[in-house]
Amino acid sequence: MLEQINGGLVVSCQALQHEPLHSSYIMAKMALAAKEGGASGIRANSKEDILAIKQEISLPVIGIVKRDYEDSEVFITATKKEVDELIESGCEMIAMDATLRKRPDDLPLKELVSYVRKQKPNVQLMADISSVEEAYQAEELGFDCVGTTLFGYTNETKGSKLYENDFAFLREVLQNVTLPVIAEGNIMTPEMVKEALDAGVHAVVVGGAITRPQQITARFAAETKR
Ligand SMILES: CC(=O)N[C@H](C=O)[C@@H](O)[C@H](O)[C@H](O)COP(=O)(O)O
Repeated sequence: MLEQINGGLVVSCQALQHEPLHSSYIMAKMALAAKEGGASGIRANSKEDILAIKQEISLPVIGIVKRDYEDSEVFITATKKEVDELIESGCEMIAMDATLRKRPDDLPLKELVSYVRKQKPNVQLMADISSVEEAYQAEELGFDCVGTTLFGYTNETKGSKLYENDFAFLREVLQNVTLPVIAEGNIMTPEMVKEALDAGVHAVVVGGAITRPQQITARFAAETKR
């Protein structure tokens, strides 16, 4: 998958249960629209959505399963259960929370990585990180790439946006790891995509700015007088 998305755009097609577009049918159509628009890959949540997307188009998919656990803040592909579902979905790459936070049942990240490698050696692995230290750890554990997905979404980074200070965090990650780096999170415009690619990332993932109409509408509505 990494080869197929090199230098390209991955469109994240996700709508959780509480969102207006929550539906595997709609996510498959979103993915088709993304393909027609020139996306090189898709990022999607849940086995059901990924299966629907795979029926609609043949682009490679980064799969995740978001699920909340009481004993942990980790919610992106947290345990072996989510990995099993993703393997069944046929996605080409599995992304998982690779922060230093405690996982459900204290499962070590290393164990989850070995589990994927054993079950499905040809599926690639993306580490969703929020700090440079986590990027190092991902490299050490043998991930295939790192994504900046969780920068701004942990207690330590809450409120930060990836594009701030001329993509300072992204540039720091790029300087410190040799793994391909994927820019993901709060990329709002085509200009930001170009800037991230010029900085040296392998690919860019854009979600809400393309596939969450409620977010897009809010940005326009914020400029009105009502
Ligand atoms: C933090 C978290 O849960 N991120 C999720 C990860 O898959 C998605 O909700 C995001 O839409 C995705 O990362 C793309 O980011 P943005 O939608 O900002 O372009």
